[in-house]
Amino acid sequence: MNLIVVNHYEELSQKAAEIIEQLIQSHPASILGLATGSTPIGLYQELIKRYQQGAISFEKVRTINLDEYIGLAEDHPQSYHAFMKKHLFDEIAIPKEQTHLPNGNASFLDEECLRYERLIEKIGPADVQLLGIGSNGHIGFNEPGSSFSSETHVIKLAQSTREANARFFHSVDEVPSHAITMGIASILKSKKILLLASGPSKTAALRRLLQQKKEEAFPASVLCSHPHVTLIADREAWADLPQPETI
Ligand SMILES: N[C@@H]1[C@@H](O)[C@H](O)[C@@H](COP(=O)(O)O)O[C@@H]1O
Repeated sequence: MNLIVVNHYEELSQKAAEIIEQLIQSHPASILGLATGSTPIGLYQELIKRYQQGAISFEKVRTINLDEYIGLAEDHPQSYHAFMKKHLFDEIAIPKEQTHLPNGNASFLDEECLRYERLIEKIGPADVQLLGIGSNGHIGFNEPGSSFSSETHVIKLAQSTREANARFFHSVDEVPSHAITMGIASILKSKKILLLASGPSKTAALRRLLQQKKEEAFPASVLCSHPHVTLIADREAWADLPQPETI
């Protein structure tokens, strides 16, 4: 794992944007695996700036998101469809048919999972998959206990995840109980993985990640078996962990 520790969130966002910018410049038809949550918002703002400055074009880029809540309409302000529109897609010129998220409102969720997995196979693998990390080690919405061989599936959200995400809703009761998420095996198919961690609430998860003990009880631990993972963490997240050069 390639480790980059930066001073603050702005620097994390810029560093991540540089990586994506270089990718798109060298390969305009890149496949980007995108993520939601607070962490990538700064990166998306940086990408929008670079797009506005003419440094990158999304005309040929295709995107495939990690996950979506079950039971929220696409235009519900907290759906991940709405998140992506607000934080990226509405601000750049990218054809809608080149952006993909699971449909959390599908009538037949098992079929939707299969459709999405086939889509990943068809247009993927992602050149780079962005990931945040849940404080319990979840990636996408693969909660602790998710099988390392899982493909896109329906998951019951951990209570701690619903509580962590309740800040976006009026109350924790409004946070959906289930989601559709790319599975861990689906995520691992990506050519490269860019994992972002910001703020003190991520330190414990990073500490456990760095133990490099692969266990389904801590989903992010699977990343130590992927050959091209870059972790960018800010000082607040890194806290008292050993200096990167000693790892
Ligand atoms: N499904 C998302 C994850 O993809 C994200 O990584 C995680 C952490 O979010 P944040 O970046 O807000 O800490 O939250 C959600 O549960």
